[in-house]
Amino acid sequence: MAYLIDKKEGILTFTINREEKRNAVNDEVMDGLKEVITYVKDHNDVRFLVITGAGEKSFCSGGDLSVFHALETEEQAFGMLSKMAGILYDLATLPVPTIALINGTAVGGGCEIATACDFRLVASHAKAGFIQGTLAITSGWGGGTYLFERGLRHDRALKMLVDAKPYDAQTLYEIGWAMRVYFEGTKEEALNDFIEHMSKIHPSVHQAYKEIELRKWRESNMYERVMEEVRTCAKLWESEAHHKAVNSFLTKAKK
Ligand SMILES: CC[C@H](C(=O)O)C(=O)SCCNC(=O)CCNC(=O)[C@H](O)C(C)(C)COP(=O)(O)OP(=O)(O)OC[C@H]1O[C@@H](n2cnc3c(N)ncnc32)[C@H](O)[C@@H]1OP(=O)(O)O
Repeated sequence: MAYLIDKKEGILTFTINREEKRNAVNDEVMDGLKEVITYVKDHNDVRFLVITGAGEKSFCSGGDLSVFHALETEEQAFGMLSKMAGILYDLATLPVPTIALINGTAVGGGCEIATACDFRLVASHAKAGFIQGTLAITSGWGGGTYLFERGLRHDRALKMLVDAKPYDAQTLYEIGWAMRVYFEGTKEEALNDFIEHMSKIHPSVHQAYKEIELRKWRESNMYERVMEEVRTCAKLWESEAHHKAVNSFLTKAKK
């Protein structure tokens, strides 16, 4: 299975389970995210939704280039990008706290998934970065829009996007992208420590506080802004520079 779903004591955990591809996102992973988001919407006993990656090396390496490199045109790219952007918008607007438990490298779309979550807990060895720029495209699943929205200082958000390189855990914490860096113990221990106090608060309080932000998003056409980001990425996707960069990665991988 390309993903695992586990539920324990009100904590629903979605694990991207494709270590051989550094937990890259393919259609099966997208469908799994839709499934877990629907479960949260249909059940009122979920306190937290956690997104993480299998293994210790990678949280998520973004879209599966070996699959999505076949998308040639703007229209073909828009189809995939808008599907995942819609899923991440549903994730970002869930009424329960969402936690990206970053067990390893989070790059490209993996960084976008993490940014769409309310909280980011980062392992001290992990790195994260919007590396889409190295492929001559922008973020295309809404991650750039969420980054500017999530309260990072503008200069830090813009530099993280335009640097298009992985930042180490300490830097991620200093710029305000990582809520917490964990050094010892397991990621599960880090998670339990992080949610210990929040777990004692009635879920209706969490929902009410999240609604304050979601109300602002609805009033400021957040979804439309996300889709503008998708359209921009789809346009750049068609460029020769993008296809050349992807082929270069895939050729290197085959050596
Ligand atoms: C809008 C989002 C956008 C989109 O796709 O739509 C994106 O996400 S664009 C960004 C896409 N992602 C990348 O460009 C990241 C590519 N991967 C890497 O840079 C590295 O793999 C890294 C840093 C994640 C991990 O490096 P490490 O040295 O630990 O591993 P390898 O590079 O040797 O990779 C191991 C194995 O996994 C395959 N792999 C890794 N990432 C991907 C990926 N995104 N898609 C497909 N396959 C991936 C890699 O090819 C190796 O396979 P192997 O068969 O063992 O050679």
